[in-house]
Amino acid sequence: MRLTYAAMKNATIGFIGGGNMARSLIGGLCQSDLPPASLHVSEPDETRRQALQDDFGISVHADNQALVDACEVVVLAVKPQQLKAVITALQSRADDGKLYLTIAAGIRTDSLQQWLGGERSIVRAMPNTPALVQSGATGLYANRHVTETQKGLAESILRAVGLTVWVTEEAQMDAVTALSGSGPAYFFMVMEMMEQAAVKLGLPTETARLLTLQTAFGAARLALEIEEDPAQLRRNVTSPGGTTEQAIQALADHDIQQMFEQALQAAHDRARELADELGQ
Ligand SMILES: NC(=O)C1=CN([C@@H]2O[C@H](COP(=O)(O)OP(=O)(O)OC[C@H]3O[C@@H](n4cnc5c(N)ncnc54)[C@H](O)[C@@H]3O)[C@@H](O)[C@H]2O)C=CC1
Ligand SMILES: O=C(O)[C@@H]1CCC=N1
Repeated sequence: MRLTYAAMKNATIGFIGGGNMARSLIGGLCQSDLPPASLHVSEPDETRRQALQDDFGISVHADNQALVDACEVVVLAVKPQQLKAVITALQSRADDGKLYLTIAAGIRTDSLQQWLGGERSIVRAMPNTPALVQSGATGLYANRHVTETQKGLAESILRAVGLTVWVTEEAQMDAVTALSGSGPAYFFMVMEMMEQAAVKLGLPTETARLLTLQTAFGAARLALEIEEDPAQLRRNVTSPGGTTEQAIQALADHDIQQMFEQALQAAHDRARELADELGQ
């Protein structure tokens, strides 16, 4: 299914919306050697538009239609609340062969198809912000009009900024959103809390931050590279009668498992709500 890198290099890829997520993806694509000339962005905020041009040397547009006319792949990177107005203002023929790649949380492919009019090739992607450092994790879903070649192209774009995983049912994208789309925020929050707790224990802030970040990085790398699962890796740290055991017990006393279940459920439900509210 995967296209060669050369095929991606030949495609013109345009982002509608040049905010945080688009910047992450554009940054990753530029680092992966994609020629800046093949990348476009349309962004109404002049300062942001200029910064994208200065930082990456890509083509910038104030007008979404100019971008759509210029690109084979149109990445929809505006807020979910803005998507309907943006799409319904576009003029594009149903047989133009373009691939629409949406990263908007919660908006379903059938809503997009209705707004675009006619049968369209739509891939729904849920990336995350570590894409900026090419360590993203993206869930992908393709509607039935997407060809194998287009699937390969969408996957190649997102793979330039990290790992990609396809799901076969669109409903699973809400779980992907709750897990890896929003997930970096959960880990950052844990980092903030660990740093603050260590400062209370007497460490200088800089020392606490450095040790926190390297510990998070090391734990993730160990879990990715070693065959043992995270539960076993946790047990490996936890000496009987030692320090970790006390910390783990304190977390369990506050039912941290249930807290995470509730957190992911809330994010999942919000993705569904967004689809119902905004998909009309
Ligand atoms: N931030 C995140 O971690 C993730 C965000 N997403 C999705 O990515 C999308 C973008 O999110 P962010 O980058 O965080 O938002 P953002 O607010 O940083 O970026 C949105 C950009 O769209 C621009 N914009 C507004 N109206 C426009 C229009 N009519 N035409 C063209 N551009 C317009 C805004 O000026 C802004 O620069 C959202 O749909 C969100 O659900 C997906 C995965 C992760
Ligand atoms: O919070 C949000 O709605 C977006 C989607 C996943 C991450 N950020």
